[in-house]
Amino acid sequence: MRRELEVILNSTHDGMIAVDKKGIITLFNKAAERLTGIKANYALGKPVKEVIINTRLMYILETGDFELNRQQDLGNIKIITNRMPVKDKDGNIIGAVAVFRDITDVIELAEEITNLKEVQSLLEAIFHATQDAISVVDCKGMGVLVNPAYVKLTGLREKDVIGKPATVDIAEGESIHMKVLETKKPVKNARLKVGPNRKEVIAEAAPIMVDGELRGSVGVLHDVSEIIKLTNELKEAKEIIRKLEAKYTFDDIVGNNELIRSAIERAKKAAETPATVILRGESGTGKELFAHAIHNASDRRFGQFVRVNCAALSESLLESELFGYEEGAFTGAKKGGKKGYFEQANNGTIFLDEIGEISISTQVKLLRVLQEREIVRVGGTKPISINVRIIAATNMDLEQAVKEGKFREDLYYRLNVVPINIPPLRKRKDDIYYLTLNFIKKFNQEYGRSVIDISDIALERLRQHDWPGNVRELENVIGRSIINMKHNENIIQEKHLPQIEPFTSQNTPNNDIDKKQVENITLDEYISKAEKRFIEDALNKYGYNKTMTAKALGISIRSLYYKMDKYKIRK
Ligand SMILES: Nc1ncnc2c1ncn2[C@@H]1O[C@H](COP(=O)(O)OP(=O)(O)OP(=O)(O)O)[C@@H](O)[C@H]1O
Repeated sequence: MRRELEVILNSTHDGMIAVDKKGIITLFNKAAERLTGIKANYALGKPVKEVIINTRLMYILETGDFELNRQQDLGNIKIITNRMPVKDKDGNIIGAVAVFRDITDVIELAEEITNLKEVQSLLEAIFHATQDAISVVDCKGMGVLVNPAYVKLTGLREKDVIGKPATVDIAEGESIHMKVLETKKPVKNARLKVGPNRKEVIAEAAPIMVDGELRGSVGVLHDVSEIIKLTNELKEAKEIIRKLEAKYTFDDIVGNNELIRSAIERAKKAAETPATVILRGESGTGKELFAHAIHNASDRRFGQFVRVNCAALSESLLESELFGYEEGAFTGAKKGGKKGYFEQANNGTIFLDEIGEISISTQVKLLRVLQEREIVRVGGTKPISINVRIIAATNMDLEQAVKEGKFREDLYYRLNVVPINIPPLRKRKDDIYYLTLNFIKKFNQEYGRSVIDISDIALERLRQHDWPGNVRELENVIGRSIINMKHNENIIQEKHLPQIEPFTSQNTPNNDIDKKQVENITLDEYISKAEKRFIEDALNKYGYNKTMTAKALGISIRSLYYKMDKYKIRK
């Protein structure tokens, strides 16, 4: 039996040391040797306090107390020890025993678990607090986890997604989780619409790899609907500001072609004088840009720049807007009267766009301003002196209009002091590349893109086009091309260009008006819808050249402006 006990004592992992009542070591098993680094041969028969420093067995012998689960360091390891007295049948202490075990691994494990728990809580906090919507799917593409931001953004609840295929949240576009699972590669900047509210998002996803094995995919959705809304609002605000101030200078006029360079030189010279300038050129050639630049280079640059589109206002409205009116001048006139554009532009510049469109009666009044440098408000008699530089612009053949008696000859000569001809784009196709680069830069800023160039083939396509809408049309084409590009593409290719061919019978406006809607709208609404579409298509066809569009539609340019305003068609 003693032999068996010895085997047990030496095969256990627990270290065991026993002493007699004098503290002499009587048992020192193999595990005790291993844990303390002391040989049993050395220890046995010696007083325990000589063999092991700080032993508490002597204390146990003295007090007869038990000490259970005491943790302590033993060299580099951590042990847990139970110590107890050995008593004879009468209760006398005849020795003491210490049983101890190495718990270093257990403690390290416990620490690791604590650390892991901390990391997990940290990750959970981030997962719950982040504004970005996160969703996780397993390797089969089944939803396993979504955060509150995801629920808020998509309008889907956890139960709509967890355990369901990754495609369940997609309203428009492809599931990027599935793409990640197929390719094991991250996907970035995918534009999608998600959830029942079809929220516009930019999505990215990455594979979850554990030890080289695909375990699933984690996706993040960024809500861009707000950004899109704000961008549109910003665009509108910019448009309003553009109307209120002259923001362009000569540095903004792009062009190396001889014709445009000579126009710029002429305009620069004119800017130094107070002379009336008339800008002649087709729609979209940059007349307004020139008007701004002249104002900004003149000594009136700190005065107001007021732009008036003479074709966009009816005859009576144009007069009261230009010259202002006195109280009671007409029904609906404001109390106290109102200052007109000429008065607002005092000491600054007035830009009279589409001057060829004004009526003979307004021409007479304008002539008076040019001759006398004074205006009389509508309904008033008192002349008011004004100091305004006039820049006029037209697309019309004014000489012909004079011949036909539609434009007063004396006014023509008054306006035609410094005529500046701005060439159409088709006569300066060598500028297309520079203008394209300029618009790429502009749209990169507006859309947050990083497009760098246009391919030779695409540029050639642009060179072949006739550009009825001139630079404005080119600007639109570049803007639409960039919208057609994926986020990882940075060169405009032929495939990105929108349709710029002349119209064909296949895309004749109107034949694709949604028939389904007929049931839900009135005849008036249907006609308005059709009219809007028809005008938009014609404007597109002529690159937003209003004169050509109005002619093609068989309406006056004023009527075109009126309808564009009515249907909120961009100018
Ligand atoms: N040379 C140029 N360099 C850079 N941008 C230009 C140039 N010419 C025109 N643009 C741009 O083209 C667009 C149309 O120009 P603008 O409004 O000045 O033309 P416009 O001749 O006044 O047209 P409309 O007669 O239809 O009013 C603007 O966005 C303008 O910034």
